[in-house]
Amino acid sequence: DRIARNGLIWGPDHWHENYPMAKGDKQSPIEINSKDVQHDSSLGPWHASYDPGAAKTILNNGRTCRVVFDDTFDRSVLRGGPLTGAYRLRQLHLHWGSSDDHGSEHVIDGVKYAAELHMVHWNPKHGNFAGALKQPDGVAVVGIFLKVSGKYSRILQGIDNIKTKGKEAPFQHFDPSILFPKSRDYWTYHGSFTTPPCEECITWILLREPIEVSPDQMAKLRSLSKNGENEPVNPLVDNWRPLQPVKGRVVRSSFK
Ligand SMILES: C[C@H](CNC(=O)c1ccc(S(N)(=O)=O)cc1)Cn1ccc2ccccc21
Ligand SMILES: [Zn+2]
Repeated sequence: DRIARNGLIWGPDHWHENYPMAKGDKQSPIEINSKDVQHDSSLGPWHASYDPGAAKTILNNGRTCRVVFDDTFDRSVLRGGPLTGAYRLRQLHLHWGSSDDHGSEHVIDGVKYAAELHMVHWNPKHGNFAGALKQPDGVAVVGIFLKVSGKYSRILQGIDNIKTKGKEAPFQHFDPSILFPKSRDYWTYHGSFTTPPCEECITWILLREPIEVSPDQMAKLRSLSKNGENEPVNPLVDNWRPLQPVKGRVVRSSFK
């Protein structure tokens, strides 16, 4: 029944049996081929104004490492770019591989990054997150690619005390905008959650410039476990969804 219950036990090819959206026409992630990208000069810059006090906890839910924010009012918001109105930051999480040569969900001109960080925001005009995920303009996710180099980033610092599934720890006074790369250049397209229920409610904003993390930060990420504390060790790696069909969608860029 575990297998039947949440579909996540089985691989992504079975998700559609419980979540029909998984076979939709606007699924994520996709490969971005620069030759097919259309520059759209009407795409302005995006702006994030985040309150460090909105950060609450960091947790391991057995499928990713997630930082949760207070989204009960317009405290940490994203606006501009392809978006209309202010979207509230709800959580951020990551997808990564078992080695540095893969791990990202989106692929850029054949390049897979070691990891991909997602900052998930929702449109308060839809009342709450549950309502927003039923709308095509309900959710906006900023995707940031991670490549391994000598640098260090704080996000992964809190990882030490959430090793196993279900572990949660305070993660406060954290401004996620420190994670943004220098350049604001982005690609944008309409897609879906990359995990069940795979709702097609996401305006994706993928930053062109990757950020750098150190090898030991990646090792820390890969030291997380899918299992609970007293269960057999099952490393939490390769939590990325395979590429989905583009189905005629056009990816636009804010840059030439
Ligand atoms: C979808 C929700 C759980 N999933 C997500 O929030 C989510 C967010 C971002 C991504 S990604 N990797 O595309 O950035 C994937 C999944 C569960 N859920 C379902 C109904 C619902 C109602 C209220 C609250 C949570 C609810
Ligand atoms: Zn994600």
